[in-house]
Amino acid sequence: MTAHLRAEGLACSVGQRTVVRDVDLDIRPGETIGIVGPNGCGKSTLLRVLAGLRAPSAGHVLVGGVRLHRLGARRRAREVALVGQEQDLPSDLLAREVVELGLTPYRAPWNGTGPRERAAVAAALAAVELADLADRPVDQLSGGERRRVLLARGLAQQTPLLLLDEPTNHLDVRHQLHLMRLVRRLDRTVVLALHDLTLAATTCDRVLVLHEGRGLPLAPPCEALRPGVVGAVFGVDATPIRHPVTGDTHLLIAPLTPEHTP
Ligand SMILES: Nc1ncnc2c1ncn2[C@@H]1O[C@H](COP(=O)(O)OP(=O)(O)OP(=O)(O)O)[C@@H](O)[C@H]1O
Repeated sequence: MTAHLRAEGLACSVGQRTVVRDVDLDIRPGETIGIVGPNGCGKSTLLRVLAGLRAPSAGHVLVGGVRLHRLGARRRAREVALVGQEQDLPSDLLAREVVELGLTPYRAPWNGTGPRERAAVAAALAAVELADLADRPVDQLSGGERRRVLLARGLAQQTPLLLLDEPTNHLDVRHQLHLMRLVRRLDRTVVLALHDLTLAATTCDRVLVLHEGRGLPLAPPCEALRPGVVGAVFGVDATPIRHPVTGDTHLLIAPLTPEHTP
């Protein structure tokens, strides 16, 4: 259940302003791709365009060879799920009812919930370690728990392409690692916007860096996040360090010059 995602000459605008342009993507089925860049560089806007929720101002998006923006809403929702950064949850719903909303694209109107649907919801909640809170109203959940309910809804949508906007926001360190491991194991193509460069480096197959309104070429983390690029894009010093146990490359971040030291 994975998708080949392509974007050619993609430009994304907010109102009349082009936020990001020249984005070319050729993402293989099953790849995990990170999008990084400073605040306001257009990560969320780009994800909304890749989800088909916002039209590109130039170029197009192909999912499995099909132009995404030409699909109807229901068909599109079977191809791609987006878990956005901040989403208000209806306060009178239980956690499992929110996750059930992920099944909407597959349901006939007014259809009830059968055993298959219930199993899919339970599996999605279990995947984010929330099985115990399935019957809790969402307004009685913590920020991190609500975030995981939304992730479970995205998983339940069972799309070949899954887009996650800052999925580790609000999550404690263990749940951050759990989520990233889960993402790696999914048999799906995943694109996620991340602020944590080490998570991007250790989890993603390739990384797209947004810089000065443009997408740099998609590249493996060690190349996309090399110190010169991180310095130019974020204005910080990044030193790659090999973790003594896992062997993963972490990025040690420091101010670029001593006078920037807080
Ligand atoms: N509704 C809006 N109206 C006007 N401008 C907007 C709107 N939403 C976003 N923008 C602007 O579009 C640009 C891109 O925003 P976007 O949210 O895509 O950035 P981002 O890279 O996801 O940021 P962050 O890292 O802070 O989440 C920013 O300059 C932002 O101020």
